[in-house]
Amino acid sequence: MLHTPQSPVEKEVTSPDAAVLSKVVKRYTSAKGEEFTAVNGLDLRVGRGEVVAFLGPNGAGKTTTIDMLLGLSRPDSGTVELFGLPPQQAVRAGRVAAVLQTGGLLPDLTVAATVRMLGSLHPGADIEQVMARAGVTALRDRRVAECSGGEQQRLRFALALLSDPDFLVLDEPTAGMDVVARRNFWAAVREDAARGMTVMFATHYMEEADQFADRVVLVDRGNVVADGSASALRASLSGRTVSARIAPQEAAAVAAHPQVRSCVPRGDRHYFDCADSDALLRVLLERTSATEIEVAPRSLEEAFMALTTQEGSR
Ligand SMILES: Nc1ncnc2c1ncn2[C@@H]1O[C@H](COP(=O)(O)OP(=O)(O)OP(=O)(O)O)[C@@H](O)[C@H]1O
Repeated sequence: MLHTPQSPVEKEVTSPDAAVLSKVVKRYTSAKGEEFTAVNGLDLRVGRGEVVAFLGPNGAGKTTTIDMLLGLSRPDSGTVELFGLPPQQAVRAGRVAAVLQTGGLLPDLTVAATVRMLGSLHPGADIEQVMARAGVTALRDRRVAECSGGEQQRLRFALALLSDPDFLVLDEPTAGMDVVARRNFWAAVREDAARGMTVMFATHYMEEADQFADRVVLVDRGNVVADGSASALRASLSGRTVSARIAPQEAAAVAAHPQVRSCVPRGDRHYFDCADSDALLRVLLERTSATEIEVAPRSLEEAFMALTTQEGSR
């Protein structure tokens, strides 16, 4: 048999990356026949062993990208590779597993029975070890229907570990969990990441990205708008937020000032993101009737808001 240099096995061995997405485009057609571009030429490389947060507002294209990464849908153009293989092949080989937002659990089974049942599809899987890694051992005799949302997500995490994957993809795994459940969930994931597993998770929460990821990839309108460590991202977006109680017409005039990068109304205040807070303070004091003015270092949340603030609707 001819041995071609581009055979999948050889590529897999030499590929240094867990995932490579190149110029990926995905369009949807609405019921009215209108085309909408959900992912718009996205380029992304995820190295082995990285823990990457895929962060973006609603509708940014996170789930669409993850579906393509898992081989659940195909890009209209561009390419997706996992360990140098087409996604479906990598998934079939058990290299990749996912924790998705919903589905996949039978309410009347116990936690242990669920893991055993799906474990039977993975010869050699260590059921007890998988339950311990996902932190569900204490829940073993509880029916799925009686588990909280956070406990069900940990069970999904256990199921994802059955194939002993090299790459774990999580789509908003902690949506709806309280702070404690979220912390416990991430402690379990981080333990696996420490063993060298590559992890990519989609989230809306900047704080979650900051705490649990080595790298934050910020997406908006189907494209990457920032990429780096949370601290590098914060530094590159350094600046201050000036907030005040101010009339909307005056806020709009201030927002047009060249120093202002964005202006977001929240509650009864307007938040101006700016490079030079002193200049902005002068404008507010001298040219408006703003009151209760505050200056604060910009949080990551605000950096995120500033980068993804939608200018006009799509
Ligand atoms: N099957 C579909 N048909 C038409 N449009 C779709 C379809 N799936 C997603 N979209 C649209 O594509 C865009 C991207 O959706 P996607 O679910 O990937 O975003 P997301 O970043 O995961 O958002 P969220 O954080 O709300 O889950 C959205 O505007 C969405 O309405």
